[in-house]
Amino acid sequence: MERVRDNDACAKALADAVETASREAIEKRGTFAVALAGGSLAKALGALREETRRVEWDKWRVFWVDERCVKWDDEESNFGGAMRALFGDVSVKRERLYAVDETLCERNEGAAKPCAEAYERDLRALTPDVIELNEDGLPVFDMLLLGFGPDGHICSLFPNHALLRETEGWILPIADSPKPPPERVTFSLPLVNAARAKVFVASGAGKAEMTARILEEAPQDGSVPAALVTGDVRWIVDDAAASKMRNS
Ligand SMILES: O=C(O)[C@H](O)[C@@H](O)[C@H](O)[C@H](O)COP(=O)(O)O
Repeated sequence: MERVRDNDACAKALADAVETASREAIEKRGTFAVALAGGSLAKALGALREETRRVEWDKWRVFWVDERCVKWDDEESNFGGAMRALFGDVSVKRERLYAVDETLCERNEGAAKPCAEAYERDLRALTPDVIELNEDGLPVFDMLLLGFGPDGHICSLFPNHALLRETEGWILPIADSPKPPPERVTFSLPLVNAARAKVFVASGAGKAEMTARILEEAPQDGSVPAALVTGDVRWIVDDAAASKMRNS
């Protein structure tokens, strides 16, 4: 766990971690395949502007670990948030930013299923040439940048939800998200865990209780989806978010 002072320092540490991972992935495989959460994580991405000259943006492929089924210019769009925070101003080719198909999202109701199918098709088209498959046949992203909710959800995988047990699809529709809007698409838990590295950012007092629960108790019963992430999992935690940990 990397402990930093505050939200700005979290964003800086995130930018450093992403720049390093991007350089290494491009050296080894010629591409950096990254997938992003929404919410506060998207805002922290803005710090990557400082790295602009060092990053080979044209080698990036960007997906979203979850997306709300809304138009891109909607306040709720995770793609829109990341465009405003970063991608509107750096030179990733637009066709390499894999937003959900907004034409399927004129209305939120009924959009999740066709959106998830189309988004999974986009991802399948890149495998295995651009994004490798692991021995279980799952795409291996170089890095996922994850947030988590105060309830412990990651992506749009919510506590005790049946989707947590889904082992077939890569991109799953959810029509009953407890956090609005109800219809969204999300990476499955196996797809999350297949990624080479996962970075969690925990910033602010609102995340303190859940940060301690995930890192110190790590319940495996599905009540805290963030505790089910395995493999190379890195944490960037600021003082406020660490304040309820026993050893903080
Ligand atoms: O669409 C979403 O709801 C987000 O993508 C979600 O996965 C986010 O990462 C968490 O909800 C945490 O959000 P905050 O950091 O804003 O609390």
